[in-house]
Amino acid sequence: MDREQQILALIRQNPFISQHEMASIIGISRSAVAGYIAALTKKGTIRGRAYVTSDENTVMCIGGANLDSKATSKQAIRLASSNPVRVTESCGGVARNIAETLAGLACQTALLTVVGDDKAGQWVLEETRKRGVDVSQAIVLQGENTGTYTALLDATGEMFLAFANMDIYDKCTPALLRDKWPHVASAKLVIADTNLPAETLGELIDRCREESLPLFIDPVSSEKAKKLPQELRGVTAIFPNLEEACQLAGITPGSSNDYSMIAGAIRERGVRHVFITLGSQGVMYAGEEGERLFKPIPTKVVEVTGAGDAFVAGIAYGVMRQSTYMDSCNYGLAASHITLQTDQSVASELTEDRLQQTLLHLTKGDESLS
Ligand SMILES: Nc1ncnc2c1ncn2[C@@H]1O[C@H](COP(=O)(O)OP(=O)(O)OP(=O)(O)O)[C@@H](O)[C@H]1O
Ligand SMILES: O=c1[nH]cc([C@@H]2O[C@H](CO)[C@@H](O)[C@H]2O)c(=O)[nH]1
Repeated sequence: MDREQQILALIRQNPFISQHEMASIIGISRSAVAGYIAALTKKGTIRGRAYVTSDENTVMCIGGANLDSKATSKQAIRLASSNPVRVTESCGGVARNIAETLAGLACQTALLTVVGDDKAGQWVLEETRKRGVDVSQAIVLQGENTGTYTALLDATGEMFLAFANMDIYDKCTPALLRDKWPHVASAKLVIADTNLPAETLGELIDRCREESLPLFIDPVSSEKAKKLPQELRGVTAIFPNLEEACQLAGITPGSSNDYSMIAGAIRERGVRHVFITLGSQGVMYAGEEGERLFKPIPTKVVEVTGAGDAFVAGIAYGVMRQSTYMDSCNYGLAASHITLQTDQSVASELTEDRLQQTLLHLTKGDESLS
């Protein structure tokens, strides 16, 4: 059998097979496989990317799905003391929050994550499914505990301290990613968080680059952002806050407010679009479409948790609707604005209608948004 025949046989056997997998089975480079596929496509033997299935409008979110527990202090927090609080439990996890927000915005969304075989895991998956996310690829791991995030918020809704108990994500290995790759590769956009182990993030970035799959990364925290490889070619967009951005740029957090320089250093690692979220200062965009500081929408903040996740979902919503990255920024700002006005990490009010209405007010210059 010649090479073209070998490739056709592999595609017939597994219509989901990636170029990467074909390359390792046949023992040639991925780019050589791409060359044969291009030739077969030119001849009409392969009709476009006919081996991509009907998932092709899906956003695949990969990473954390946690049980969040948030305690909001009723008065100024006193250390080494018993503080009166109001406690709420909800579904969390950066990748899961983004997936749920996108489903609420009528985007076809799937979640690849791991949970434990405990009540929390069962509840988180069931709730996420009820809110419209395809969780059929999520894995329940026997004997493991579902990830938990426990936050103490001050009386103004700002985070004071949080605990992340997420050892389970060490089980999101490169082997698991390979196993699930057909489902990932058939998505239109992949969004990953850095709850994933370093090796899995590295492999995901390489594969997305090789297969020209758009990939967004949410760094989660400056500590977890350290897991990203130096080489970030293959990352389409990244969404650090200022502390995470400094970490990614290789400078000491707090040592500079030159957002353009910081974003430039991140871009040099190979990222095409950088969004530095700046809390009440808005967002800095720097990327292939230029540079711009976006002012935030004036907001009466109830609680900050999830504002960054909503921003990423807003950008994904815009990009899935073919907007430019700069134009999508307004969707991100509006999604954060709506989320910040609720005590929920994923605002149930964040529907497509509400997002569009908020933007309409914004473009009319209406400052009295609610
Ligand atoms: N006080 C505020 N007023 C108006 N907009 C805000 C405020 N705080 C946050 N935002 C909006 O939300 C976006 C994301 O918030 P932030 O920069 O706090 O992200 P983050 O630190 O990644 O959030 P998290 O990790 O808590 O989800 C900001 O870019 C901004 O548009
Ligand atoms: O290390 C982590 N900390 C916090 C989160 C999640 O962030 C969300 C808020 O942005 C919250 O839901 C929490 O579970 C995570 O996934 N990993």
